[in-house]
Amino acid sequence: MRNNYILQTTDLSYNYSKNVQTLFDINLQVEKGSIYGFIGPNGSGKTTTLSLLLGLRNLQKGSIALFGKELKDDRINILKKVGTLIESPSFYGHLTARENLNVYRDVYGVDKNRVEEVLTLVDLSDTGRKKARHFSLGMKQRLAIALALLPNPELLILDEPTNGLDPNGIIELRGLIKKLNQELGITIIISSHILAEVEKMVTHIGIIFKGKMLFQGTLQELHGFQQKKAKLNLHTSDNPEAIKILHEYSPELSDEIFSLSYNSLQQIAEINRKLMKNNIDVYLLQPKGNNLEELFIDMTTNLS
Ligand SMILES: Nc1ncnc2c1ncn2[C@@H]1O[C@H](COP(=O)(O)OP(=O)(O)OP(=O)(O)O)[C@@H](O)[C@H]1O
Repeated sequence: MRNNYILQTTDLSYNYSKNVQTLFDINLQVEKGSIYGFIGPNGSGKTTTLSLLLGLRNLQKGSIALFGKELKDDRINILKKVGTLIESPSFYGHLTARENLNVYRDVYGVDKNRVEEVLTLVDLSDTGRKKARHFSLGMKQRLAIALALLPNPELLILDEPTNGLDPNGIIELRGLIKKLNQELGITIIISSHILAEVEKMVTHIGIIFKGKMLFQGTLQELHGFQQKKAKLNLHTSDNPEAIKILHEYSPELSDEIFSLSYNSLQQIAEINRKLMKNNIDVYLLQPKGNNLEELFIDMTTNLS
């Protein structure tokens, strides 16, 4: 295993029943120090994968290495270094944030100072007597993260932590995740079915669809990939002639407009120049919005 992967799976497959396979040869590679967005629509296999990583489900096929060691060889010690928030957060509604953390203090064998430290980290140190059941969803998520942080983990695995949060809650969570990563060096895996919610906080992305990985790489690589697939819509005074002139861009005609692929802004300018040189008036020259969401739809519709 390469040393810079804090987590690596090899050909991880899983099925809940004989006839239906849920995961197909998942090869996750999570670099130490990264924030890894694990993205896929509902039912694509994110929670199943994360449960396997945490030893909550039995390994059927493939292998999982964490911190350079096979999970099956030293599960208990390995998982001591992993903080998790998977499915609904587990804390006591009738207790305050501090009281909740104190309950877990003994379990993890950490001292009182650590409770104060994590309360400050997640910005819940001023919640006083307020009971957890009266917290907003964002505060509840932060309390759950505080619990996960108590034993000082090197890796934090968060399953859909943005679910149900309002835009402010998402911004707060994003700030917290970046802080934990940048200031404390914690590697973070965060799953989501909404690309736009994690795009601004991650360094790496893995896209899973119907149990198969469609893409894995840095955010930059993904954007490069998007660029390659970027489309430009055009409408001109003479579309058939324009299509001939621009044949090298593989234009496709649909109704009034035609579209073609491009991969740099310079190419847009060049296309415009070519048309002008041939006395063709350009009525519309519109790069199609190309965010992760569209790439994702693109990738998934091609496979469904
Ligand atoms: N306990 C289970 N028994 C049988 N099938 C299951 C079980 N849990 C999940 N599945 C199925 O496995 C597939 C993957 O589910 P999984 O929960 O891993 O996806 P997900 O990407 O986390 O989606 P979601 O965001 O909806 O939780 C789905 O088809 C789901 O119906």
